[in-house]
Amino acid sequence: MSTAGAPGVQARGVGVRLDGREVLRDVSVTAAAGSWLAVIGANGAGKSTLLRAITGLLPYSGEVLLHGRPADRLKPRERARLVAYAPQSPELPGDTSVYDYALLGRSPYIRHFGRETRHDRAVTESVLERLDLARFARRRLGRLSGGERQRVVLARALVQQAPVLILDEPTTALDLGHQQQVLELVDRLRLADSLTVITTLHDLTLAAQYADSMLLMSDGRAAASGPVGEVLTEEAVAAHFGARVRVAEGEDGRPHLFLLRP
Ligand SMILES: Nc1ncnc2c1ncn2[C@@H]1O[C@H](COP(=O)(O)OP(=O)(O)OP(=O)(O)O)[C@@H](O)[C@H]1O
Repeated sequence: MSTAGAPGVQARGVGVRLDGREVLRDVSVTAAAGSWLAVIGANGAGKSTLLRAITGLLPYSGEVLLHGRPADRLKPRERARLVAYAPQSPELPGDTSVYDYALLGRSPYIRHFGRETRHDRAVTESVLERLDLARFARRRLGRLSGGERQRVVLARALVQQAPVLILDEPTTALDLGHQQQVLELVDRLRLADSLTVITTLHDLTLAAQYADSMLLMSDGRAAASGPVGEVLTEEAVAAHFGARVRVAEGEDGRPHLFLLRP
């Protein structure tokens, strides 16, 4: 699938109503193919809802294009080959093994009533290895810690090998080492395969370290979007998170946030 020059994901005027409530209003954003977009915002701002709309899991008004194709007109298999999504806290089948759950990511490539191929198994094993999960391969999901479960959800999404990768808070339950491991792996895959990555991350410094661009959501709307340094300002954090911070440039040239006690 050629991605050169094309936007990976485009949302234009996206709106979502849930239970009669307007949860998203007129949100427009573009993530260039091969780039990393961080969606940030306070609790309840609409980040997860936007991710679910982009993934095609929610009915929306407006337009979402995945590699130029309208997301709501894709057949499920087509969509699954184009976009992989790791939700924030999915319901997991407790009796399924780590390996079998991760292998589900290969479903869009396995023919109906067909079996997985050697390649499907090799991809699955490689992802489990890289996420430090190989030793848990036979363990049931119900017998994992929170952070291990979170890595398994990410594994399933990576096993899907879709060019658009959407991750809702992929690091919340992870210790520092695993946070770094997961984000570095995602970044390596992004660079190697030109993946378009969209994440929500509450740790704004972490988000700033990895993202090329940011979308700041507030009350269901896009409050700001653009290069990380332009969106992540002390004023914006005060206005939209109610937090006092100092934003300083780190050694990597990216903004680092320090919480200031009132
Ligand atoms: N089914 C629903 N019906 C009505 N309102 C909903 C429904 N699901 C979510 N909402 C509301 O939509 C708003 C946006 O929710 P969303 O989960 O997208 O926020 P978020 O920015 O991801 O928040 P968080 O940082 O807490 O995960 C919230 O106010 C939430 O209460």
